[in-house]
Amino acid sequence: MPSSSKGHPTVVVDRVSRTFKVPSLEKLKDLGPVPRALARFGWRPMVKLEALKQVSFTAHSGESIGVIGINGSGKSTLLRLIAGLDVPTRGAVKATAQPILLGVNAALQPELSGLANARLGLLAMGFFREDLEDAIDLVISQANLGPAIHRPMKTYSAGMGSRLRFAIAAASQPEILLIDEALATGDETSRNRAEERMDQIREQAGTVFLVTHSGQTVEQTCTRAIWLHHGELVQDGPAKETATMYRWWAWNVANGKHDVAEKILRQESAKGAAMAEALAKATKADKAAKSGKAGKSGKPKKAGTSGPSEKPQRDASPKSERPRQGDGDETTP
Ligand SMILES: Nc1ncnc2c1ncn2[C@@H]1O[C@H](COP(=O)(O)OP(=O)(O)OP(=O)(O)O)[C@@H](O)[C@H]1O
Repeated sequence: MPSSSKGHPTVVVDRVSRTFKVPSLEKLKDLGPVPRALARFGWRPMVKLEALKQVSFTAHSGESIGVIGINGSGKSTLLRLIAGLDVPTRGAVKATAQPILLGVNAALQPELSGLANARLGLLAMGFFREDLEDAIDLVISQANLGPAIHRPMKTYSAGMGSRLRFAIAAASQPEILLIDEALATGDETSRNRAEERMDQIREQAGTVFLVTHSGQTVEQTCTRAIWLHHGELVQDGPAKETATMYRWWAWNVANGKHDVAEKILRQESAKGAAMAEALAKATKADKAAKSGKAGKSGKPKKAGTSGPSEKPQRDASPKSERPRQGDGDETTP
């Protein structure tokens, strides 16, 4: 596991909630005869789905943060909010630089060669033409696709495609790199190369977020981990402890020990809630201190982003506290 050397705050997620309205028949039986009749003709009532509920944390330079949790727990939603591709329903996301989101579905052109896609991808990320050739050399060596770099991307395997996407995103030397499952499809050698590159970015005082289902990947490649469950932050702590607890919880679920799993979840959620409360207090105190200063100069500062109509703000001045780790009992792996 890489060692943690925390620097300045780079991303602040402040009491962020994201609610979607989705068509569903789940509550149809509670509705009257008219909606039930309409449903027979294809109409669907809308229900609220809370993808993220009051999630708060602060990321720092030099950290690689694994975001873990079961399917539908809110991991990708969180990354999209940090990238600025979506806005929170409530709360604020702030970042000191534009995060680069790397997803396995990143839009590249299947008809074009890997090399042409690398060129397009780099230009799309804002590279100037004079820097392009050096960056392309970096992509070629990072992707390590050999002659396949000249073949159309539609002929690539999933792992080859993800190697190229990772190489393109990593070439931009981003201050904040967001990776959504990109390492999952790569083979052992490409995973090692990707992990090396992530370490380099982190060491150059960047922040890396890695969404994955694999607790083991988090232990091996991250300094810190955030565990989401049904949109709630269950735990935020050192990668090894958090990922071990997640794996222990998952093992209990898989082996039908639901009472132990439930106890682990409650125990870890309580720690997560205490941490969120501490962060909220610190943020409030920070805002109060700032507005006090602004008041003296007669220019009050606007508070963080809230509501769906506003864009996430891209500045940060956070504080955070960490929870204690648990004592050993049956909820300890
Ligand atoms: N655009 C959307 N519209 C409606 N619901 C959405 C949308 N995006 C996400 N959701 C819902 O939000 C919840 C969280 O989804 P998200 O993709 O963030 O989960 P995840 O943890 O990344 O899942 P996975 O591990 O399966 O990729 C899910 O219930 C999903 O159905």
